Amino acid sequence: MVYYPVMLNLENKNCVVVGGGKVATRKIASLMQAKANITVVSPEFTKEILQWNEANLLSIKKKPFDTDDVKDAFLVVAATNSSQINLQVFDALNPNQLINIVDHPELCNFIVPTTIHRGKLTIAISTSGSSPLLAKKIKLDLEEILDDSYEQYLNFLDEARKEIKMKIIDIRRRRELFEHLLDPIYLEYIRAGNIAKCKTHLREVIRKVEGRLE
Ligand SMILES: C[C@@]1(CC(=O)O)c2cc3[nH]c(cc4nc(cc5[nH]c(cc(n2)[C@H]1CCC(=O)O)[C@@](C)(CC(=O)O)[C@@H]5CCC(=O)O)C(CC(=O)O)=C4CCC(=O)O)c(CCC(=O)O)c3CC(=O)O
Ligand SMILES: NC(=O)C1=CN([C@@H]2O[C@H](COP(=O)(O)OP(=O)(O)OC[C@H]3O[C@@H](n4cnc5c(N)ncnc54)[C@H](O)[C@@H]3O)[C@@H](O)[C@H]2O)C=CC1
Repeated sequence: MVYYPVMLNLENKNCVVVGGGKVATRKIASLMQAKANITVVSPEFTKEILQWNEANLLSIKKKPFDTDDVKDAFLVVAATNSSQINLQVFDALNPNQLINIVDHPELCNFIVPTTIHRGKLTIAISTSGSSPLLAKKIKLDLEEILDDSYEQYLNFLDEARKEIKMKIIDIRRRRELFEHLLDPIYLEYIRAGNIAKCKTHLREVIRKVEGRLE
């Protein structure tokens, strides 16, 4: 299977998770991070799901699955421990709905990668279903390299890029500055807790590039 990776915007989109066990809880946690509008359908729930419900972070329907539960869903995860119920969920959907069935990768039109989040930086790792544990191991290895300073680094790059787009019209000079932003000096300043130095250094470089005659 060859997959096409995308970054979905699920904010306020109706997402239904069928099943309320361990695997459902993990899939829900990532849907919550994406600010989806989540409904969980299951006769039983883990204590995390019940707590999230109490905190109004999702809604629950305490009952076995039936076809109507997924009628208006943009995205559906079938995560019960019954293969037969998971297949019933699949049968209830139309081909334009996004579906992940946790025990039938071949029927899914999307699978879930493991992810690293560092503020605006997202890294998704998939083995196309061959070894979810290898995906998890690679994630743990990469997390060591991509320390927490990347969150601030990405915020700086985001602002810096906007500033350059505003100040520099010439497309070649812009490109030159975008490339300059990858100079490791910025990450070093951030790691040293000196974000102010990043800003002054960038301003100096922008001034030089702006003032240059060509
Ligand atoms: C195809 C896919 C569909 C999907 O679920 O989207 C799928 C399918 C299956 N997983 C199974 C088992 C396990 N899955 C995990 C863990 C994760 N599984 C995840 C994703 C995916 N799993 C998709 C492909 C991912 C890829 O492309 O690599 C992660 C990355 C993301 C997430 O779940 O949020 C998350 C790691 C998150 C993290 O912690 O970083 C563990 C380990 C653990 O639980 O710690 C085990 C036990 C060890 C083992 O079996 O290998 C089984 C057999 C079930 C059985 O035996 O009955 C199937 C079904 C099958 O293979 O047929
Ligand atoms: N894709 C993945 O990442 C993984 C998938 N799996 C698969 O996921 C399945 C579920 O695993 P767990 O969450 O550990 O099981 P679990 O036993 O913790 O949870 C099962 C849940 O399904 C609910 N359920 C049962 N019948 C239902 C119905 N008719 N309607 C709605 N909900 C119903 C139960 O109330 C329970 O909340 C396993 O059978 C396994 O094949 C397991 C590990 C990882």
